[in-house]
Amino acid sequence: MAATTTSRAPATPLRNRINPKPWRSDQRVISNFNPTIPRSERRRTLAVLATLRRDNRDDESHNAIEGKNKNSIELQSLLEDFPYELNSKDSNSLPRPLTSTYFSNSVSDGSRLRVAYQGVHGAYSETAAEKAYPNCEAVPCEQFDTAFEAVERWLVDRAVLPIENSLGGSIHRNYDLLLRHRLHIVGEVKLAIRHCLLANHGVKVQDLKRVLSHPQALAQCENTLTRLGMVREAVDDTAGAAKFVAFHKLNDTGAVASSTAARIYGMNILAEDIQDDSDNVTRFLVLAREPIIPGTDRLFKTSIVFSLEEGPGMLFKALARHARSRASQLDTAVLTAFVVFLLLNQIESRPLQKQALQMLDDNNNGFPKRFPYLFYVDFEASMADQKAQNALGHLKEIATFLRVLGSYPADISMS
Ligand SMILES: O=C(O)C(=O)Cc1ccccc1
Repeated sequence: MAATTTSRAPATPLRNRINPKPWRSDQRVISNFNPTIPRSERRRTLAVLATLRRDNRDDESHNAIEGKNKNSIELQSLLEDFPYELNSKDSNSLPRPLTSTYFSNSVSDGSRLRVAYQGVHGAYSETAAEKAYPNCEAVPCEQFDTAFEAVERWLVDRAVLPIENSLGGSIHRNYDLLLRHRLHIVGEVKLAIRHCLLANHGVKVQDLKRVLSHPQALAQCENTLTRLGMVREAVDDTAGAAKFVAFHKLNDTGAVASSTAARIYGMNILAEDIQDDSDNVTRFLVLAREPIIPGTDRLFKTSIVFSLEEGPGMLFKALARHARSRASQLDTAVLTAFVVFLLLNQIESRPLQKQALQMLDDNNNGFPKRFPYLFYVDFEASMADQKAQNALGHLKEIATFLRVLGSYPADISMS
């Protein structure tokens, strides 16, 4: 999170100070607090949810691999028929049908794909949603977890959420939500972020005492904002900041947001490209209810999360022990190390946080499980690749918990 200076800022979050009604006119925002889903749509959702619950009773949690210890039978059997296991002889062991409709703009009935994003019209996440699915219906959500829930409840078909930024680092909240929810990563989108300093017409830089924006945006513009001596106030999203300043006709407050947000809310651009580094790229994940069939026809990435009982050093020790004791399998042990340590694009370890590391067990029976150390790893390989499957098989032997979050085409547009 950005270090946010709040000396002049009121303690209440921006959200609470906005009268929500004026903003309602342009687009419906999915909110945790005030559901705006029409009754007919809610009825349809309830019907779908009822069917879903029925299906889920027959349907094993398909891409979770976990167990209390590495010898657990449950853990063993789950790995054997998880959705990326392509060698299964028994087609009945495969989970629900996988969809390959990623990056298709419509759903099966031909209607436009509905894609949830966090923020309001003009947020970078909306642009990312439109990059992933041109012509989609982008659906604004107040919070990240609202977007997750919107997909889970069939209100939308996908969610596009930021996960990391080349300057600001990881968006931890979304890592935690990935674990708590059961959505699958079906794609990634990289977006070049170019921040502008916005103000109402007639307002000069010297008039500005404070600036509002998303914490990541404030962090990415740290140098510029420090140089200008501005008090920073964190709000839910960049476009929401612009909207707030415009609606309240503030003359002493600016917003860090995109030029698109400036156009939408009729604001003046006082300065362009104010981020600390011109090479400012945010990576967004595309989430869906079902995984896609991983291919080998293009560059794929696989994202996993795993836990180790005894801490980070355990991974290295276990791999070394494994290589010594099973010389014939040295190649696969080395491969595991290779995949995990060398091919990985991103490793994220989450601190011990009771709340963050708790989630319901796979049967959703209400008992939270805790994991002492969690690692999120992305590596450039498809789960259709036998080597990746072998590597994860070995990782499973030393992990107390392992889940494949998704195997999906890499966005190579920014490489
Ligand atoms: O606030 C937004 O517009 C977002 O979509 C989140 C964000 C903030 C800063 C950089 C990239 C994404």
